[in-house]
Formats: sequence, structure tokens, C-alpha cells
Amino acid sequence: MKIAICGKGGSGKSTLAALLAREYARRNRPVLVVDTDESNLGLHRLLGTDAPSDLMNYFGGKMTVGAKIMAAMRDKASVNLIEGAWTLDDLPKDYVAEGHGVRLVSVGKIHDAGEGCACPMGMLARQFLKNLRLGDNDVVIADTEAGIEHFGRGIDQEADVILMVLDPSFESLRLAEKITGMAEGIGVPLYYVLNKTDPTMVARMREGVADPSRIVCEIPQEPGILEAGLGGQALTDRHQAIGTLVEVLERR
Ligand SMILES: Nc1ncnc2c1ncn2[C@@H]1O[C@H](COP(=O)(O)OP(=O)(O)OP(=O)(O)O)[C@@H](O)[C@H]1O
Repeated sequence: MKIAICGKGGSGKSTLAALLAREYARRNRPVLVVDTDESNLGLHRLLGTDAPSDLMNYFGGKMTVGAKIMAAMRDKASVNLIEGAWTLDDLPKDYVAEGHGVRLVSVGKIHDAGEGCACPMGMLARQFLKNLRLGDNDVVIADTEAGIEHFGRGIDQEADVILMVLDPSFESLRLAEKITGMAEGIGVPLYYVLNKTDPTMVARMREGVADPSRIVCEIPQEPGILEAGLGGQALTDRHQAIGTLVEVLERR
């Protein structure tokens, strides 16, 4: 199963990706987290792994990939960055970080001011997800960048299911309307995960959200999660809400 995680900035996408990956690993499922957010620097810490090298470098680097895209656009041709299908065991080992039963690949980061746009990362992320061939037990979790650009890049189209993280904010509720329409447009099932909640907030979010029937999980505001985020530490604790979420995803 390929799961894309989206939501507004700071809503808890990386936190959910890490908690979910850990939970699947505890259940002995092969798990790959794909970091498609070119700005996020801390996902590996939440997973307790080293930072992987940018997968972009395996394909010759951002300049090379960018030039291929430009040439293809000029020739009105399609861009094929990856030949054939990859399984989780085909991943180039030097570009995979591993820890606690979870593998992590990072498509690429913006490293320097003025280095150009992130379009090559978007193209590679989509093709990488598309070309992954999964076994029945395999789980791929793609952490996306904040907002909706990844929908424009076609990344969500490669997912079997999209989880949108909503924190208690007006912006999350409004973004849910937009994302719900986009997910319907590409025909990928979308579920909402309410995060950083307390009982009062949950009630208000249920009233304000675009389609409450899509809510499948509520993760409370937890000091342990906040502390791990501040200290750059791995999220090791088990959370009942995440166990429930996995079961909902399995029953789909
Ligand atoms: N349930 C929670 N309880 C307490 N703190 C939380 C919870 N979920 C997330 N946080 C905290 O909220 C902050 C943002 O979380 P996170 O980095 O996962 O968000 P994000 O959506 O991935 O952010 P970005 O848009 O920058 O990639 C972090 O400090 C994290 O520790």
C-alpha cells in the first residue's frame, strides 16, 4: 500500500509519517518512508535513522535531472528518469537509511540559496513512487511538503490512499475543502487525521471540517511528541490512535 501524507505547514505530517512507520514496523511489515519534502530537515531524526543521501544524486544530481526535463519539454517528449520497476529490495543501498525496522529515502533537499526551483525533485518523487512495485505486505509512506503543490506535481496520484493531517486551525479546515476536491478529482481515497486535539477541539473540528465522515483518527496534543520534536529525538512510544488508524487502513 502506498500512503501519501499531506496537510498544512506544521500540522504534523512528519510526526504522523514517523508514528505510522513505527507502528507498521512493529507489526513486521516492510516499511519505506519516502521524504518528498525538499525543505524538511528532521524526518530522519523522528525515525531514529541517519540522514540518507539525496536520491537525486543517484540520478546524476539536480542539474542533470533538470537538464533532462528541459530537453524533454523542448522535444515535447516524456521524461523517463527511472527505467523499469523497483521493489523495496532493489533500492540503491547507499541512498537508504535504516533504523528500527524502517527504511527512509529522501528524494532531495534544497541545500543552497539560489540553487533553483524544486521541479526536478517533484518529477523524481512522482516517478519513484510510480515505479515502486510492492509486495502484498509492503507499506510506503510518502511525506509531502506543506500545502497543495504536490497535487500539481502528480505525487498523490501515485498513492493508494491519502491521509490529510488537520491541526486545530481555520487554515486546516479550509485546506481540507481544497484537498478533498483535488483527491476526488484524481480518484484517490482521502481520510482526515485530526492532530494536536483535545475533546473540545475535536468537537469543533468535526463541526467545521468539509466531510466529517472522512475522519479516521484523532491524535491528542501530547507533551512527549512535542518534546521529541524539539529535541530531534526518535518517536518511540506506541500510540493507541495510530494502532487504530492502521486497522482502519487495513480494512479498507
Ligand atoms: N500530537 C502532537 N502533540 C504535540 N505536538 C505535536 C503533535 N503533532 C505534532 N506536534 C509538533 O508540532 C510540530 C510540527 O510537527 P511536524 O514537523 O510533524 O509537522 P509538519 O506538518 O511535518 O511540518 P512541515 O510543514 O514544516 O513539514 C512539531 O514541533 C511536532 O513535535
